[in-house]
Formats: sequence, C-alpha cells, structure tokens
Amino acid sequence: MSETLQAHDTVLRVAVDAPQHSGLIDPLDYLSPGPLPPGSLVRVPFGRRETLGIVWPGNSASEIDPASLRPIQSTLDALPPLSRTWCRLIEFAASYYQRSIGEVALSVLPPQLRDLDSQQLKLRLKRAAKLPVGASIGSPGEEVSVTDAAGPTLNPAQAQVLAELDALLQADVPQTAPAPVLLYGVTGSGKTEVYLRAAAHALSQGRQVLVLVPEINLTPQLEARFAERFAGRRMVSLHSGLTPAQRLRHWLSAHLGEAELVLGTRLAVFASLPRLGLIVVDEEHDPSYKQQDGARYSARDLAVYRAHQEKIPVILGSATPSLESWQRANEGRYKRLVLPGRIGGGALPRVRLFDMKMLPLTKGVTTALTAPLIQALRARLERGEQSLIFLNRRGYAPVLHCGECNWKSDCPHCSAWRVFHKGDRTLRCHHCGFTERVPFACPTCGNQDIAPLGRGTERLEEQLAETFPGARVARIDADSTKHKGQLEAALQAVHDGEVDILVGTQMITKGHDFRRITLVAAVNPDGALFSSDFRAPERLFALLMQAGGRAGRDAEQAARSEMWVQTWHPEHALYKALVQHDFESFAKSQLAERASAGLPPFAHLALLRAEGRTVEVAKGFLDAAAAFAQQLPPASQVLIYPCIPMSVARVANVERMQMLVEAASRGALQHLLSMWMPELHALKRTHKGLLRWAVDVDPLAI
Ligand SMILES: Nc1ncnc2c1ncn2[C@@H]1O[C@H](COP(=O)(O)OP(=O)(O)OP(=O)(O)O)[C@@H](O)[C@H]1O
Ligand SMILES: [Zn+2]
Repeated sequence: MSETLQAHDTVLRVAVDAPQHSGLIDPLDYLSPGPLPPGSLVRVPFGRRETLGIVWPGNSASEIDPASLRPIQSTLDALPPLSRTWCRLIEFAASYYQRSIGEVALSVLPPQLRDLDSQQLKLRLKRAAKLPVGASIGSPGEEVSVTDAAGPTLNPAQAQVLAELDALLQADVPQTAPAPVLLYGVTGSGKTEVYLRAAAHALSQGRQVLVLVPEINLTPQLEARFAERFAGRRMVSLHSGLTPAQRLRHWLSAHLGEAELVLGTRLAVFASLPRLGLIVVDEEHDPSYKQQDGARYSARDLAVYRAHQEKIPVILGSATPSLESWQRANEGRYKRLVLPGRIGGGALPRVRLFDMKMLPLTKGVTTALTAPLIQALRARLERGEQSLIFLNRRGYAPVLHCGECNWKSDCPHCSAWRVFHKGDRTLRCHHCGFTERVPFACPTCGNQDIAPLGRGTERLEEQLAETFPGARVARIDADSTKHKGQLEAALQAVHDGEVDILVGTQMITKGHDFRRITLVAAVNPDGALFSSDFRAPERLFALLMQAGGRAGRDAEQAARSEMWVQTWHPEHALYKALVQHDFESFAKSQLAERASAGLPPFAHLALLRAEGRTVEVAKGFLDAAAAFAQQLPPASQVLIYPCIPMSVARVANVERMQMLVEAASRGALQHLLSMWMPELHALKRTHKGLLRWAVDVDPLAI
C-alpha cells in the first residue's frame, strides 16, 4: 500500500488496544484505500508496532489532515465483520465502566486472534467450521433436522413458569424488549430444567443461546446436561480455562453462527453471536460475575443490557437473588417467576444452629468438631450417607503463633498473616504469594514450640480423619485442585459415592447436584456477620443457603437432611431467617437497612482506588482527585467520602487506599465520572510515586 494519499482514500475509525493511561478513549483514525464495513478486523501501525484493530462504526470527528494519517496495513477479510450490536455492547461497557473502547473491544476477543495473518485466519476458520460437536451436524448451510431429547415431565410449578415465560414473549410487541425474568427458585427446584426448555424454544427458532455460569468448575456439569438434551446441536464453552487455540476455535464457531449453544463464564457475555435469541444467567447473585481488574464489568448487568438492546429474553436464575435484582423485581422492572418447592416435593434440609457458647470453655482451643456434630457425622457414616463440611478458609491454619514472645507469622510485604500449609510445610501469603519453609523455631525468640492458631480446611480434614478412622475424607479447595483434572476427579468421586465426608471452601457449595449428601455443616461462618462491607450479610446468606442446598437433593433422603451452623451468635437475624429458609424476609430486612442507609440498590456507588509506595502518595492523589471533582457541575448531586485504606491495606509493599463516591441517581454518577476520569490521567502524572489508580463502578467488595 502506498504511503501517499490517493484520491479514493477513506478515513476509518479503528479501535486499537491503547493503554488506558494514554488517555486515548476513542478509536483512532486511519486511511484505507476504500471503505470497509464496520466491525472488520484490520492490522494497523500503532506507535512502532503493528497491532490488531477493529473498524469502528461512525465517522471520524477529528479535524486532522488526512494526509498525516497512517494507512491500515491489511484487512482480515476472511472473517465476517463483528455486528453493530456487538460494537454497541462494547461502547456501552466502555463508557459505563470508564475504559477505552479499544481496550474493552480487544481484551474480550480471543488473544490468538491478535497474532494471526489473513492466511492463518482462513485456516482456523475452516477448522472451526468443522468443529466436531454434537452427533448429527450437517455441513454449514445444509438443513438438518434435529430432535432434541424430551426431558422429564414438568412439575406444575415449572409448567406454570414456562407458560408465563411464553406469555411474556408472545405478549410483547416485537419492537420492544421483553422484561428481564428473575427466576427465583429454591435449590433443587428445577431451575436448570426451565433453562433447558427456554433454550429448546429459542433453538427451535434457529436462534443461538448464551448460558452464563459463575465459575469454570460449574461449566462441565451444566455442559453435560445441555449436551444430553441437545445431542444433535453444536455447543461450545468459553472460559479462561481453555487453551488459546480452543478459545479461538470456540469463539469463531459462535461468531460464524455455527455454535448454537454457548456456555461460559463472565467473559462469554461478550461473545459474538449473530443470531442470539436467549441469555441465561445462572446463580445471578454470584460475585464472580464481576470482573475485578481492567474493565471492572458485571457480566450479569451487561447480559441484561445486551438482551434489552437485542430485544431478546434474559433469564436471571437464583435461589438467593442479588438484592439489586430482587428490588428491580419488587419495582416491577423485572418479571419475577417463582419455583417454590423442590423437585419431588423433597423438603429443604432442616437448619440447626449450634450455639458455640454452650461448649465447656477450654483455654485457647475451640473445636470445630463439636460432640453433637461428631454424632451427626457418625450417624451418616453408619447409614452410608455423605456429609459435607464447609469452611471458607484454606490451608492448615491462618497463622502460626509463638506462645513465648507472641510472634505471629505475618507477611513482611503485606498487612496480612501468612497461612500455614502443613502439606508442604510452608508459610504462604495469600495476597502476594510470598512463601517460605516453616521455621523450626520462633524467628524472634527461638522458642521451638510454635503452634498453629485457628483452623483451615487442611487441618479440618486431618481432624476428621483422626476422629473417624476408616472413613473416606476428601478435601476440595484451591490447594487440592491446583492441577488440571484434580477437581473433576474429586467431584466425580463424590458423585460415585467414594467419599464419606467432603471438606471444602465455597468451591463445594455452588451448583453441584450431589445426590447422596444428607448433612451439610458450616463450622465457622460468623466472620462475615461483622464485616465492614455492607454486602457481607447478603453474601453469607446466599453462601449458606447454597451450601444447605447441597443436602437432600434426592427426595427420598430429604426428610433426614440437615444443615448445621456452628455459631457464637445464634440469635442473629441472618441465622433466624436461614432456619426458616426465608430469603424473602431476609431480603426485606436488608433492603430496609439499605434504604435507610442510602446504599445500593437505592444509591449508586463508584470506588476510586489508588496504589502507591507510601500511604501519603496514595492519599495525596485521592485528595487531589476529590478536590477536582468538587469543582465539577454534577458534584452537587454526588457525595465524595474521605479516602480510607483498603481492608488489606498493604499488598506486596504497595499501600492501597480507596475513596467512595455515592449518588442517588445513576445518571449523576455517570456524568461526574465521565468528566472526572480524563482529568485523573493528567493528575497521575503530577503525583510521582503513584503506581496505579482505577475506578470501580458498582463495586461489589467495599
Ligand atoms: N420435572 C422434573 N421431573 C423430574 N426431575 C426433574 C424435573 N426437573 C428437574 N428435575 C431433576 O431435579 C434435580 C434438580 O433440578 P435442577 O438441577 O434443575 O434444580 P436447580 O433449581 O437448578 O438446582 P440448584 O439451584 O441447586 O442448582 C435435577 O437432578 C433434575 O434433573
Ligand atoms: Zn504478602
């Protein structure tokens, strides 16, 4: 291509992955020998490198002399362009979460796409088209008649929900988007079956279906259920556990419209799906839907936006909906559909609160395995039933302690303890990763008698094995499932009945359809009751309901199923509601508290975070940012709080501060942010020593 300007040259806007801090928010202008459809992939010069870009819809607004623009280098024209609706989704996400369009657009494409030239891409496209999923797939374009498996006869509640869902879709004028559906159903009430039916409906109309799950480890089992139902259909998964080659192949298959079902984690909300007809968000309350770095987007919220924009139904499912979604349903903005009971009429497990204050006081040691719990576990062992023990803390003990001089295993780089891992005899910081061998003696006074304080899953597993010799005890947490295949194998062992007692972190509480568990025990859940994070009770309640939901999923055993909660605060309202399985009254009281405190969903929040080598630097930046914001017109409708250290203030020798911004209206907050952010890029340059800053819109953890 010639470097000189030709008469027929066109100026194109191209989104490239410009670093956020370069302040380049909009797509850049390039020259092209002719027009290209928006959404086309191109390779363009950027700085001194060449990079992947996306031709962006809209005309360039800049006044730059075209003669000074650089030409695009090549077009990846083998790939059909990304759609305008896809581009709009990206634009919305970028503007709402205050990032650049190019950064968001390029970061959600499969990474391998960046490195391919036109030839290589053609090859991959061919391979993607031949993706061997499903049994009776014809070649693309060829008519194939698929018969989806029938599935069980719906129970009356499911039938009612599906009828209402149908009515909702029929009733709407085709030009308007159906209201988002909040499918509220207790654990084991058959929500997944509703997803399957809704999916079957969309598929039968030739549409694609997107199903989001909170975590990778939940994809295989949902995939299995969808694969069984839709054996003749093409289905792909999209999550960060795929190899780069798989991720590209699956993405291409969705983009070409060949994959009819796409199952994935939060990043899949950005999948390119030309015939999208339904989005399902399973466990919509799950915090994993919020991305925690870069563009801090909520995949749940973007799914709702996307469905609205494409005028298609979205189903948000949960036994314990987020208070945001619950409130929207209260206001009639979401359509609430309810599955009130378990399949087969099975009861939810009886919840028993065990008051730890009843235990005889023994100095320093409180056991996790109280005598009544041991008895309950023994009864299960004798009947050949399974038990699940939930403790949200991995490792052997959260801290090592010297009784002589009071030394504790703190991390030299973080304001946190290092956790004792007995398996490999290390002290590990769960924040910065700093790891050392366990010392033989106290590093301060030389005392050889240093002891673990508190308890993690590793220690609980050990104690269980000691208490029940011969019982098969297994542990599932991030440590025991580090290697590929370990988690699947461990879960399979539980399903196959090869495990009597399963110990684990919240990894085991989610989604799994265990059939033989009749006892679930939460041995130390109190921590979250008194957290400074206003969402902690909501999260704890959801976690415990979900954990309890793993018990008695087989109606035969439901009557004998129990959930134990060992607590020092049995009188707490949260536990009272849990005993009644009463999400609704819990939600009501939480919402009342939120309303009177002016917290979400009745207010809108953003967090500005800053990291520096010293507290002064981080604070200096945030104070200056606040002073600037006060000058902006929307400031009168926005409350900016003084900055405070984050809950773990120092990580890897970096001091972390945060400042909360609150507004009664989303619009006012967005308005302020859009005027404020560009200034912060400039402000960073005048604050030497500031390492990073970031804004988190609708933050989850505070
Ligand atoms: N109509 C039905 N008839 C018979 N069995 C059913 C029916 N609907 C669902 N099931 C079965 O009941 C069990 C629980 O259903 P499902 O997993 O759909 O519930 P869920 O609400 O999604 O549960 P959770 O929220 O705990 O994940 C599953 O094994 C499912 O196959
Ligand atoms: Zn550390």
